[in-house]
Amino acid sequence: MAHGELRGVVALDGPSGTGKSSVARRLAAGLGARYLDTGAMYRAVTLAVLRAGVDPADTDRATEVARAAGVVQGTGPDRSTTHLDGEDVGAEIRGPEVTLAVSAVSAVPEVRALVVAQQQRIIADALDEVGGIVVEGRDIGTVVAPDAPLKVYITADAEARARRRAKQDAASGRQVDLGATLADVQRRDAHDSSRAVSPLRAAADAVVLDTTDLDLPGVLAALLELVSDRGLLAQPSGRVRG
Ligand SMILES: Nc1ncnc2c1ncn2[C@@H]1O[C@H](COP(=O)(O)OP(=O)(O)O)[C@@H](O)[C@H]1O
Ligand SMILES: Nc1ccn([C@H]2C[C@H](O)[C@@H](COP(=O)(O)OP(=O)(O)O)O2)c(=O)n1
Repeated sequence: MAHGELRGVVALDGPSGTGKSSVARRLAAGLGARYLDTGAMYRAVTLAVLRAGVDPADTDRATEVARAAGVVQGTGPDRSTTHLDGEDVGAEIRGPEVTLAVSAVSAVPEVRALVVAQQQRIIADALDEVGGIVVEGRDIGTVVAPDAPLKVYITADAEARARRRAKQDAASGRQVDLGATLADVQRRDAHDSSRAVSPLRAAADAVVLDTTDLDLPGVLAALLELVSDRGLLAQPSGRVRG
């Protein structure tokens, strides 16, 4: 694909199963940029909370665990890694226990403050090092990177998203029940959209992209056009990229 290097931050927000991770990763890889999966960081903190035997509803203790947790999120688009206290937890954070608890943990304001600060440091480092980063999550355009020169809010019907997620879980060898997957998608949509702090919503200046009837290459093409139209592509600099 690609035709230049990304300059600046592309913020991709939206609910579960809209294709954020898939397209963010491909976009970053094609444009010589870094990629940040912010949901993975909330999932890693959630795993730490569960491992500590702390009830996610106990916000003080959950915050203590979050403060002590050594979460390291890699930003390589080809292999985005998540470590918790030195252990690779990339697979475990996608499991049902974490998925069930992550909305509650990520609704705790003090937890969000810690994680957002870390995300902003990662973004600043990426801009220094390679000049561009694609960041995906729920509050990137509204809170984490409000000055991003391109914000896209990706949507799709809940049924389409549940079908995609079920297919993905089946491919990873997990037991799949489409009804349960749809219920989980709807439960997290409701929880993430209604929380008091940084609820899931489109930034006022975001472009809304409905992917219900688009395949992945179609979504990617739409994003590339937006990046190009915003003037965020530079000619390859030839500098060494980390
Ligand atoms: N437009 C699309 N068409 C078909 N499948 C898609 C589309 N977008 C995403 N998928 C698939 O849906 C699943 C969830 O996508 P993912 O990128 O993880 O979504 P998100 O990060 O928004 O939760 C993946 O298996 C992905 O390949
Ligand atoms: N920037 C973000 C990213 C994720 N979250 C929360 C809300 C989500 O339900 C969980 C998990 O996010 P993740 O992107 O991994 O979830 P899905 O891949 O869409 O299932 O984290 C958040 O509150 N803010």
